[in-house]
Amino acid sequence: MRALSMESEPIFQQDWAPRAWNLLSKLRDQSPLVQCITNFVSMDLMANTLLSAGASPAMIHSIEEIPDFTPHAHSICINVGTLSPNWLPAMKAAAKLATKLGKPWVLDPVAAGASGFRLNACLELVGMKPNVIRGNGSEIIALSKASLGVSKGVDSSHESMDAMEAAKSLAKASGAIVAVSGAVDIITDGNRVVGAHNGVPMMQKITATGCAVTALIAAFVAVDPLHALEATASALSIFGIAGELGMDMAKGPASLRMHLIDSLYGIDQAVLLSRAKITTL
Ligand SMILES: Nc1ncnc2c1ncn2[C@@H]1O[C@H](COP(=O)(O)OP(=O)(O)O)[C@@H](O)[C@H]1O
Ligand SMILES: Cc1ncsc1CCOP(=O)(O)O
Ligand SMILES: [Mg+2]
Repeated sequence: MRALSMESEPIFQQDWAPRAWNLLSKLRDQSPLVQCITNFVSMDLMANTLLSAGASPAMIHSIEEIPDFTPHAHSICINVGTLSPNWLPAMKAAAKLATKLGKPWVLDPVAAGASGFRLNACLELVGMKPNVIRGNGSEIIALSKASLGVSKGVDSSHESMDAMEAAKSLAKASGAIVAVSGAVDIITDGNRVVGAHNGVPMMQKITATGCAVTALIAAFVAVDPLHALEATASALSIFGIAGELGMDMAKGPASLRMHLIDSLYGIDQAVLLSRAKITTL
């Protein structure tokens, strides 16, 4: 068995970058419509990230519009960042309809461990079968343990690697692909674990980069819904590459934000193939 896995691993690793390029090309060709029910802080960066990648964002969150609009979306991104009781029914309605229609949807459990209301809302949404859950280390640990955390709020007090076991157990329990962002982004279905090693630390100094990459994951899953783990790893690696390219031109967080968006728009095959770092962990 060991000989088999040692033989197959390099082939698996070599496949990642071309696969990520193939998915980005598909995304640019198909321009999937991504419905985003997201927090006020993230709306601008999220929409611009989706547009620069080639997708079509729509920040449509009113419960009255879900029956008409959600069936047209190719995927849905649900983010609880600025949660209040009157938003939760729309999130649940969109999640329920997406699941019924077989449309992929992705959950961002922002600050899941910050309050009982937020944690319970996230747990209810997890029970509604998201295809992917993407959070930072502290969020995935809180969700996996279903307990409030010693939390800084929306920022993580944990490294992504600290959340490895939590991510695996959440993936097994929920049936979702679970992604933990950080210096190394971890992506797991509960058995396979993949690491995306792109990105720069300064990305943490721009608000809503986590929210934006979750929406990017939704766009990638829209073009390859049957391979959500591969789509998620590709999105995280490509967003990280955009951060790396952007950092070469940036003077600080504000200019990185601008250059990251420009770089995501301009990523070509040669750059992606030479920079993507996705490995089995
Ligand atoms: N130390 C780091 N080095 C490189 N990239 C990072 C680092 N920390 C976060 N990132 C990247 O920044 C983006 C946002 O991640 P993160 O800050 O963990 O999310 P959140 O904003 O939800 O807390 C992700 O694309 C992630 O890969
Ligand atoms: C600052 C803040 N407060 C509520 S939501 C939000 C944005 C969080 O964005 P991210 O999770 O990407 O850091
Ligand atoms: Mg976040």
